[in-house]
Amino acid sequence: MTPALQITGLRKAFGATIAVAGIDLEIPQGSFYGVVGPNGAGKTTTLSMATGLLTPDAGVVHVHGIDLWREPQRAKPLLGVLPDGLHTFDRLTGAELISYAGLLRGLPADEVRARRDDLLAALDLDSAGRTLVTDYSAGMTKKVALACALVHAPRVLVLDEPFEAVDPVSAGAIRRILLTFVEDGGTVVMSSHVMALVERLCDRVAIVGSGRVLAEGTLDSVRAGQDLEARFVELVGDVADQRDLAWLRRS
Ligand SMILES: Nc1ncnc2c1ncn2[C@@H]1O[C@H](COP(=O)(O)OP(=O)(O)OP(=O)(O)O)[C@@H](O)[C@H]1O
Repeated sequence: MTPALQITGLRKAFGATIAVAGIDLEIPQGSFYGVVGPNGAGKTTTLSMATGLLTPDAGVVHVHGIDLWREPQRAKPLLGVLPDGLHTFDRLTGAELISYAGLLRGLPADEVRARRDDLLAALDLDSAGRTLVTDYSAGMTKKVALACALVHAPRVLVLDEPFEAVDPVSAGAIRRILLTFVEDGGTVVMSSHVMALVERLCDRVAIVGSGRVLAEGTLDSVRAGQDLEARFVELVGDVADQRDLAWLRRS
């Protein structure tokens, strides 16, 4: 079966900083795929290039077999993207923002209205639907951005830290939405720093460090008999300088 997302030889440098040093990933259809790695490992840069948001220096990305950078108009409708560090149209209300995303994707207006109302209810944003996004909390902004990623019913969801700043009740709702999406044959790729969450949700995982894939495969093969956090630290290395902050102590 054609992979949902195939990333081959992706590279990106920002001046002298090599953010992504050659990443290959094959993400099967129907998988719930976790991308983990330390701060600055290159996760966001990789996901941005894999979704058409950032031009790679080198490499190829295929979405369901379609070359994303050669045929973006065919590939992008298959993607639902929750980018990191959202810059959104925050002078719209949540309801307007979801409608805008749906109309931009070419959905008919009545369908957009119905989906918008479903998404606001499913993500517990009903009462916030008429509030400007600029007045949202961080978690509410994350949820409305997720609604925008879902509104056109994509085949592949690429989510950069979708649970960051989200309360436990909303996190439960998002988990259910994503698990149902995968059960129905969709593919989720998400980055996260919460290893327990990745272990709970993902069937495959990649550990990325210094712009490279350090380990990749099924959750069990990557864990190699340990828990994911221990394996992560083993591969990535602990903080080198365990300096004692003696001045922080009161006694
Ligand atoms: N626009 C940019 N300009 C310059 N350097 C950048 C830019 N974006 C990312 N970098 C650098 O590229 C490297 C990878 O950053 P990236 O944001 O991809 O890491 P990450 O794994 O997503 O980190 P985090 O877990 O902290 O979100 C870092 O060294 C970062 O400083």
